[in-house]
Amino acid sequence: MVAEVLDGRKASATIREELTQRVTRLKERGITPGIATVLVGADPGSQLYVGMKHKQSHAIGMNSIQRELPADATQADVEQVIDELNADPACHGYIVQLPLPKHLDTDAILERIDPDKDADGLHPTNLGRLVLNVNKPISSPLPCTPRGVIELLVRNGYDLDGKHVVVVGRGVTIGRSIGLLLTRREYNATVTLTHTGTVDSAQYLRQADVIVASAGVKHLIKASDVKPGAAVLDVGVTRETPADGGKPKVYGDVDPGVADVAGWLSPNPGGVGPMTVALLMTNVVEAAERQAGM
Ligand SMILES: Nc1nc(=O)c2c([nH]1)NC[C@@H]1CN(c3ccc(C(=O)N[C@@H](CCC(=O)O)C(=O)O)cc3)C=[N+]21
Repeated sequence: MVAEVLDGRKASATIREELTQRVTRLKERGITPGIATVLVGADPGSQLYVGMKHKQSHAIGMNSIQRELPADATQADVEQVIDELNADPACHGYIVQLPLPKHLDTDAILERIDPDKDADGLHPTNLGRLVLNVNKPISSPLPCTPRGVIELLVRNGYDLDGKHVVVVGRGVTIGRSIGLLLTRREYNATVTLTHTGTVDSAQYLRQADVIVASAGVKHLIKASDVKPGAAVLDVGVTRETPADGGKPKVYGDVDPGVADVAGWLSPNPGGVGPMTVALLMTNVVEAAERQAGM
């Protein structure tokens, strides 16, 4: 079997077209949705990601605000920027690029974000709403990488109803939160979460209809772990600079051999990454729509 490609570049381009129309409707009401990013320090990977977010936001007609602080910024410096963005009517949603330098209290900074402007959907209030509201539609931001994974499947015609999804990794950005979305009635999947404490992970993986590989370990998932025909979403990113000092290369959590066994496979790069950026912009457009009473 050769897996069908879950093309995140293509699906995210469709989402951007849809967002462009929603931005146009907001502009007709005098509102230009604005996204902001807060970057502390000068990590090249983070700079690349933040740059993509601004470029794509401009391409769909949004405004963007770029706040940069030096690596030795204090807690008070960062909190002041948060307070400014919370008060700025031109900013409808924003993210603090993670990870932050170690001397900063990340949780305190993230909790200070106005939940209505939380473009990542990871504020404790928004995660709490996701936990509590199983049957009601949710009118607050949802976690963007989990949403990106689900949109990538759904937009390729994959029906999650009744499927067994095995999520690998308990990180906050995806592993811990994606099950909250997948087990809502609208998707109706059954979820197993495996992590570094799981005994014999392979026994769970081999039962999976869908594998969400979000451990951040290069080529962790092998062909022998995958049930023939399963859908495999490669979320983890490991960035390695070659020994000869060349351009850094990106590796996913999924071994290339999985393509011979899986029924669907998201490449990495070119899969979930572009979806994350598209859903981040979706969260900001939706925040602006809510503020406009739309
Ligand atoms: N508060 C916060 N929110 C985030 O959403 C967030 C973050 N912090 N910190 C870092 C991670 C990582 N992340 C990615 C976004 C896009 C791609 C992406 O589009 N990647 C391209 C390739 C780009 C490359 O060359 O690496 C692709 O997969 O095709 C990847 C990774 C968002 N993150």
